[in-house]
Amino acid sequence: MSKARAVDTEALVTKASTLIEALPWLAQYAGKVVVIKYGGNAMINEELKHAFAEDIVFLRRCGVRPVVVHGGGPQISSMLKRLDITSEFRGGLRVTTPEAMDVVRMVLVGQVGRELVGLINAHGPFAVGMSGEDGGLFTAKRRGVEVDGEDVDLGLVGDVASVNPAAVLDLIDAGRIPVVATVAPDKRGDVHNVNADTAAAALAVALKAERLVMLTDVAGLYADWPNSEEVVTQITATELKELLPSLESGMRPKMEACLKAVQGKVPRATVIDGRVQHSLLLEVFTDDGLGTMVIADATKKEK
Ligand SMILES: Nc1ncnc2c1ncn2[C@@H]1O[C@H](COP(=O)(O)OP(=O)(O)O)[C@@H](O)[C@H]1O
Ligand SMILES: CC(=O)N[C@@H](CCC(=O)OP(=O)(O)O)C(=O)O
Repeated sequence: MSKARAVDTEALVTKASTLIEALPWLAQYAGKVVVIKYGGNAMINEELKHAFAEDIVFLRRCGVRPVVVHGGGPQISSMLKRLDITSEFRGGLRVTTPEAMDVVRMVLVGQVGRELVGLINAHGPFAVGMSGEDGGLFTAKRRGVEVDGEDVDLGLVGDVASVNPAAVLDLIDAGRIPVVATVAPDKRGDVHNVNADTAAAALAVALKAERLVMLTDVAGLYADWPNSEEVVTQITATELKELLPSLESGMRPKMEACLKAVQGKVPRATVIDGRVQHSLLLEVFTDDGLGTMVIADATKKEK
């Protein structure tokens, strides 16, 4: 025999109101492509990685079409160290020798991508891993970077020259969740290391995504980094363009990518704190805006 427990009506109503808060967002995002960039720095522990996989599957179950683009910078660095290969960052990008490139490809495609696919597929046969090499997804174009007014050569580092989203669209149409590693061949077939933020933005534009959400290890763009943790909550494309040259380390390619996404007609590009469990769900399905949102000029958003 089952007996009724004392009912905490207030707690139940709070639970229900959280679900109801999602209603307009569900209507807005159902059927839409949302590109989620999962930074290597946000893959801090098993609990967070499991929560991320749950969020992705939750989005999919709600009718959203999530596409995951993952990084793996710290994971690459630790493998390079184990193999005694030196590497340095310039302007937020890794100087990549041919020897380092083999490691970048091995870690992103064979390690980080595999793990995320496994975590998502614990919930059902959704995720399919791929890289910029698969189905001609990305073509890379070698790029350097300007540091203190000087052009710096980065070796086998690429920008995205072109995107062919057909393979990703095929997967989405079949109800799958593409999990993309960002190595890509140039025109000659030489594989390049593409920063994951840069690739995520290019893919979001090509897929005409409704949102680009980037999970990282800070609460957003700090207005006065590293002196204060005050987060810029909203910034327009023009404001960001002015700010970009002053940004440092990993935040520079990240905000550059957000700008490119918004200039490419993605309505919102947001950087959120991947260290907070379920921050992705909170960002998409609740009224509380998290992190930093980049918007086109003259479009003030509620969230
Ligand atoms: N203005 C800023 N606001 C926040 N973080 C910044 C800023 N400038 C530089 N950073 C650095 O950028 C890092 C995030 O970029 P990155 O390490 O590439 O992360 P991810 O692996 O998520 O792509 C932060 O951990 C911080 O150290
Ligand atoms: C050119 C370049 O810097 N490529 C990055 C690719 C991985 C990446 O972007 O990872 P996160 O998103 O975790 O930083 C790298 O080698 O670290």
